Amino acid sequence: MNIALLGYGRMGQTIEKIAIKRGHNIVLKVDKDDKDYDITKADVAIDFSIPSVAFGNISNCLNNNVPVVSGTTGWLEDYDKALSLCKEKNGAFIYASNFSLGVNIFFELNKTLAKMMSNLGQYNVTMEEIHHTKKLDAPSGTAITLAEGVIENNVNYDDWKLGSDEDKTIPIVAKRIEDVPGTHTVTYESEVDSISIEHIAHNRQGFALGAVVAAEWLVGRTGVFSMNDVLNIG
Ligand SMILES: NC(=O)C1=CN([C@@H]2O[C@H](COP(=O)(O)OP(=O)(O)OC[C@H]3O[C@@H](n4cnc5c(N)ncnc54)[C@H](O)[C@@H]3O)[C@@H](O)[C@H]2O)C=CC1
Ligand SMILES: O=C(O)C1=N[C@H](C(=O)O)C[C@H](O)C1
Repeated sequence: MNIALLGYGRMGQTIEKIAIKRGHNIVLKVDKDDKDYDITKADVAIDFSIPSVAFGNISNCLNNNVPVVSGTTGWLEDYDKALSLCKEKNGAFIYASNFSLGVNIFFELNKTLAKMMSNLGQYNVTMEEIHHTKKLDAPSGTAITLAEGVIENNVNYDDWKLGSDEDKTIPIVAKRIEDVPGTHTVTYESEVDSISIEHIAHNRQGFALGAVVAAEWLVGRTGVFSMNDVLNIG
């Protein structure tokens, strides 16, 4: 497959290595100063850029009939517009806040635990995410997906907020510590005990492999998909 990388930072470079190992060609590497490029050279584009440009990158792919995988977080105010454009152009699009297999299993565990806790009002949920100091957005996209998983499955919550202590609102704490690839913890606390589930990424390999697998899966399909479709879980 001929792959375009939109964003050639930490993730773009990790994806490049894995894609080449899996027999793909990187035909385009686009970073912040690249303006006039021909996206149609690619069979599929993988966008790991920055929040302020992600929607523009995704639209450019969809407008040019190039399937697009996006892992960029922090741009979701435009997600519905991306869905509409994908439908209008009969294109192919996957966004995931986290492409790793481990986190996608963790998302399912989180939903199951949220359901079990729904009738147990004595437990309060909190979430913590820890990332490297270069991260631009907070809370992480993964923490937002985890919070949405609780809200969908637990009647005690209908919103999330950074650091909040409000009724029916999941408080999310975001910590920034040098070089941490990504740690997410969901904790239920009562007066008598605590239950936590946690995912710790040791490096970026899992995210990158998941994004390449998603790109391989997406080519030849049309529609808007999630990692549950790719991994056949959930
Ligand atoms: N969904 C997932 O599994 C994962 C998502 N991420 C997200 O992916 C994004 C990228 O993460 P990193 O690679 O660590 O960041 P990074 O900062 O290392 O790389 C982003 C790159 O995008 C470039 N860029 C700026 N403007 C651009 C433009 N107009 N077009 C293309 N590239 C442009 C920057 O110059 C930079 O090189 C972040 O939003 C992060 O939260 C990160 C890891 C996993
Ligand atoms: O910025 C990162 O590094 C990461 N971002 C994603 C997120 O916001 O959830 C995924 C992963 O945790 C790494």
